[in-house]
Amino acid sequence: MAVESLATEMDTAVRVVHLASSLCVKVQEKLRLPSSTNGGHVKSKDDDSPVTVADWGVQAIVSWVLAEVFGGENLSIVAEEDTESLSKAESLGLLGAVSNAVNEALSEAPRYNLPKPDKPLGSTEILKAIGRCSSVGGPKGRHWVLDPVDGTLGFVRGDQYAVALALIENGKVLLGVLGCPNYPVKKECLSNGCNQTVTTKSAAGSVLKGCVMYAKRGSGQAWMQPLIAGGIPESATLLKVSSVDDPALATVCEPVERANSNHLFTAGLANSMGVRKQPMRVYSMVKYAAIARGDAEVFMKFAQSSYKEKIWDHAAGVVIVEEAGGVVTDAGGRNLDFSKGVYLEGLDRGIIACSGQVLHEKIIGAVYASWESSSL
Ligand SMILES: Nc1ncnc2c1ncn2[C@@H]1O[C@H](COP(=O)(O)OS(=O)(=O)O)[C@@H](OP(=O)(O)O)[C@H]1O
Ligand SMILES: [Mg+2]
Ligand SMILES: [Mg+2]
Ligand SMILES: [Mg+2]
Repeated sequence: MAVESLATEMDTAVRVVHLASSLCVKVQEKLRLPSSTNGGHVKSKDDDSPVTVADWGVQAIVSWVLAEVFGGENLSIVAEEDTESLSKAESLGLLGAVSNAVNEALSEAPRYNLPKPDKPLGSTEILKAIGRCSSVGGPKGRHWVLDPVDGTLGFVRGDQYAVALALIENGKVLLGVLGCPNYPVKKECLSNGCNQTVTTKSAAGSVLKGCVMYAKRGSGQAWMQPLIAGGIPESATLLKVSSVDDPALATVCEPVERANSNHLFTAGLANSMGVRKQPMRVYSMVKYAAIARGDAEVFMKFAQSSYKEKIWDHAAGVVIVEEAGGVVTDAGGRNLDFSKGVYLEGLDRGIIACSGQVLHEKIIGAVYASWESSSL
């Protein structure tokens, strides 16, 4: 597949992630209201992880827009959410809140140069759009891969999260787009909890945070646009990974939750290779964004061995980091395999994203040296 022929795909993906990010910003603002007035925007899934109006709302608008632009018939979308709990009789209020958020966002679609429905979408159409994303991917053909809200825990806590959309063809990630609505201008504000106090203002008075990053496989370029209210900015800046290759100067980022990555093991690894700084703990694929933008040099995630990583948690971030000049592999040094369906099958222990080869080789070496003595 020639990269040049992806112009419509890339353009549509970037535009819809801008639109989806604007939906998220509005829902996250509502979540900060007292619980009696937020309309029950947060639910628990069977595994106790949260899901919100924004997760379903983003999945609905991305699915609806992709079907409008590329036709619904042969469209394959692999995405995180389903309609099971949203379709239950007791979820009418929740479905209404999703419907309001979706229709409010889609009414703005022309400002993003995207199609808009003739009339507001009804509940059935919204459930259909969400439900259409039940593809399981695989080694052949084209599959869009969507994490409507990655880092939902960060999202409900008023912190970092990302909207992640990628396109896979024959098992290879062709393009990736990451919407990071709370990504601060200053990297110091990325760490857990700091975001809520980001008050840096531009001369015009808007808060200096929020961006959309994107990259096409093989282009050797990754781009960043600021998130602006009600549309798409005209400019984009090139992203470049950090040139730091001395572990003593490197910043390592990792998931906030211990349940999602073994903090003790990664601390041991970092220590053994001479990292001095405290780890930067950040929710969501914003960790990939931080590597691509040069705000951190290493991202490591070592989940429990019983956990299988999903493709939507990594596809967009991997291509953006690689095109910005970085390296992403599993802990055995192999590329992540997006060809096996919903899961990153065959993943060797953990994920390691680095700004460059030098740090990457040191970490892989440290994993080999310390794995036997770890309890993973
Ligand atoms: N047990 C376990 N181990 C590892 N990973 C898990 C686990 N459970 C869930 N997930 C997936 O992790 C996604 C969030 O990853 P983060 O890096 O953002 O983690 S953290 O919230 O900062 O701790 C999260 O993505 P979202 O559900 O989109 O938020 C999950 O897909
Ligand atoms: Mg996720
Ligand atoms: Mg998610
Ligand atoms: Mg989730």
